[in-house]
Amino acid sequence: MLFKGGGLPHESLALQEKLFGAGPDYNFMTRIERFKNSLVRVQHFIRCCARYNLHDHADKKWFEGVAFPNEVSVLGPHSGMFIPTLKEQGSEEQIQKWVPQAEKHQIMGTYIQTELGHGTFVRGLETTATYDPKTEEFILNSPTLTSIKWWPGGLGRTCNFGIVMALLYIDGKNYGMHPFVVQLRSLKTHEPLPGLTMGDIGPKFGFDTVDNGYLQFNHFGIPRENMLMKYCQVLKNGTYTKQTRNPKFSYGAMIFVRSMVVYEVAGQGLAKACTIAIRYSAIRRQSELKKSRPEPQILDYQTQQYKLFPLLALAYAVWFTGVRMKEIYFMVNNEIKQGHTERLPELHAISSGLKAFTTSMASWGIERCRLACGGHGYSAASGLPKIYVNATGGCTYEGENTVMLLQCARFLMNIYGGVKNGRRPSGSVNYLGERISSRCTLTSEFTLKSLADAFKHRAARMIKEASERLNRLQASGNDPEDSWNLNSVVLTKAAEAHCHYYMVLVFESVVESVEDNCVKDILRQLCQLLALCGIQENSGDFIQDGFLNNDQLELVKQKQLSLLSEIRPNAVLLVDAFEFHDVQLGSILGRFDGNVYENLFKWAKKTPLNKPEDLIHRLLR
Ligand SMILES: CCCCCCCCCCCCC/C=C/C(=O)SCCNC(=O)CCNC(=O)[C@H](O)C(C)(C)COP(=O)(O)OP(=O)(O)OC[C@H]1O[C@@H](n2cnc3c(N)ncnc32)[C@H](O)[C@@H]1OP(=O)(O)O
Ligand SMILES: Cc1cc2nc3c(=O)[nH]c(=O)nc-3n(C[C@H](O)[C@H](O)[C@H](O)COP(=O)(O)OP(=O)(O)OC[C@H]3O[C@@H](n4cnc5c(N)ncnc54)[C@H](O)[C@@H]3O)c2cc1C
Repeated sequence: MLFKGGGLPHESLALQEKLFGAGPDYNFMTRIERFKNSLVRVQHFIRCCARYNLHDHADKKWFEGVAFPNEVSVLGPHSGMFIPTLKEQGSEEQIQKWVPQAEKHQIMGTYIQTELGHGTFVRGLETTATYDPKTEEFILNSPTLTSIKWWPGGLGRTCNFGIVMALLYIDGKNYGMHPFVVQLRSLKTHEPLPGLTMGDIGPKFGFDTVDNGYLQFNHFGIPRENMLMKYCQVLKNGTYTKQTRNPKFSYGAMIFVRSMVVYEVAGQGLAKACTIAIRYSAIRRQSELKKSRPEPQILDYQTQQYKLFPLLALAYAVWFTGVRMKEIYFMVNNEIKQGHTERLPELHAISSGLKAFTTSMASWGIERCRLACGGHGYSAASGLPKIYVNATGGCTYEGENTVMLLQCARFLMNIYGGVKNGRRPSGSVNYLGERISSRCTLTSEFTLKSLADAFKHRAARMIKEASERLNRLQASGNDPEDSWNLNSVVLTKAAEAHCHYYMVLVFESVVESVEDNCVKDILRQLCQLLALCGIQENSGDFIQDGFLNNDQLELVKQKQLSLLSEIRPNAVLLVDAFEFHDVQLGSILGRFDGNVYENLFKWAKKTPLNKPEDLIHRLLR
């Protein structure tokens, strides 16, 4: 119950739906079958929402976790981007017009921003929306090959609406990127409307159940009322007005999804992979530890614990950080709604940084879980390949991770520059205003405070050095842009150090808040392990300025190893505590009942290659 709280009733309801738990095995389907099967589940999900009166977004999420295990459905872009953008960027009238239809799934939408030629560089997008005061329409056009919209989820076959990001032109003047609500397909025939060329972009690394698509506009007219007008308006006569608000408000949908991805994608993905690998390691027996004794569970090998327990600690850390990220998003977004925009830059920085840091760590961790399962980990029956290909997409979508770290670094450089000029930082960066201690106080007790302080020191030092290096590059004659580029590796590392510190701090605060002493002790061990592994893996960062000495590093190593043995008796319980149902794991290796071998054998017998098939038979005869 540490994790799920009030969500369980909805999850149990979803588990009662036969269509979700049973049905054909995903691994034996072709891409088209996977897509069709997902659509069937989407329709059933929509019926369930009506039947069980599921309106609240969080309630639906619990349901979705069972209906679409380890995959994104076309509902992802619809409920994660289309509806939030309508709500955040639409005027009251526009919200009244479209949101109820979208929430009842009478229209299905997606978020259409990326183009063939540009994804990262939003200011480089080329699709135009030219206002014609005579017809009171915006004419959408794709002027070049590279301006064809490319990637939006659900665009290929499913969605009949989309929010298109396009450059607004009035009277020959470019007003920059704006969001437009565009009907794409007939509500009767589902055919693309005239003036639109669209389809699916083809098979991908993962995301098989989503029809990521392309869209080319050929002078396609939409009513003036379809520009989302909360922050900017175009009047009938073509007059452009805007509130004196931050132009980056039109990037709001991206901040929202980045904030959610930390928990929904990185936290969940890694926790599932750890559940599979640790449960399996308790079932699998191999080799000899002692002569003439039964083969041990592979989880008893110290090297196996060394592979998996730091990932377990990381899974807990990312999970808690994801929950905190969501809370911060909703808090700051409320402030923004009330006109207080002061914390928007920090929200942008921390959501960009954590999205990048946690999805990269989770992808790496899921792959290590697979390796830790040996041969059976390589089989699709482990469930790990599906978890990996979907989670690793999070390193790219919603802002490629390096680019996101650089956005975070940009904020850190601004703040550090301000501190040098006497400003006091606050929130997640308040430590940049503190004096950095030059020696580490770490002792063999390894209190969580002393560990967090070590990460604070590392982040503060790396940010300071990145800033000083940037200044030196400029002072030696490089222009600001070249200096930035020549310093960008250092900048990304500083941003990672900041995010790492943030994650350790969140974990520490969760441990401190737990009242049950037994749970607290176990979580403390995990938090210590997370921090100690972070120190060891990045030891250069901690010894470079003499902060940590060799004796302390030796203590770190010793404590890390002793924690492995301390965590071992609770390891399976710690993954059970995530409370993933077998349906959500989709893994034979990670089954709750541990009945791995019998089910692997049954599963292999069902594989389509074992069915009589004429051509294969003739070729082999
Ligand atoms: C419902 C639950 C949700 C479920 C979640 C689960 C997810 C599962 C579903 C997943 C489905 C996948 C869906 C995927 C969708 C997509 O991928 S949509 C497309 C996303 N595209 C991107 O993310 C593009 C990335 N690029 C950018 O964001 C920007 O172009 C950029 C890199 C940030 C640069 O922008 P630019 O305008 O050039 O800015 P700069 O010149 O660099 O900076 C200017 C200042 O603006 C500040 N800033 C930038 N962005 C923001 C922002 N979003 N908000 C606030 N402020 C911002 C920046 O910090 C600069 O500030 P100063 O330093 O003060 O000048
Ligand atoms: C599964 C999936 C789903 C998606 N869904 C949607 C969707 O629903 N709607 C939508 O509009 N888009 C969607 N996208 C597109 C996605 O948002 C973009 O692919 C993403 O933002 C990355 O942009 P890019 O492809 O232009 O990468 P690129 O920018 O071309 O990245 C390539 C390399 O260039 C580097 N690079 C680029 N710019 C810089 C820089 N300034 N500094 C340093 N390095 C740089 C990157 O770090 C990277 O290593 C989706 C993508 C995927 C994979």
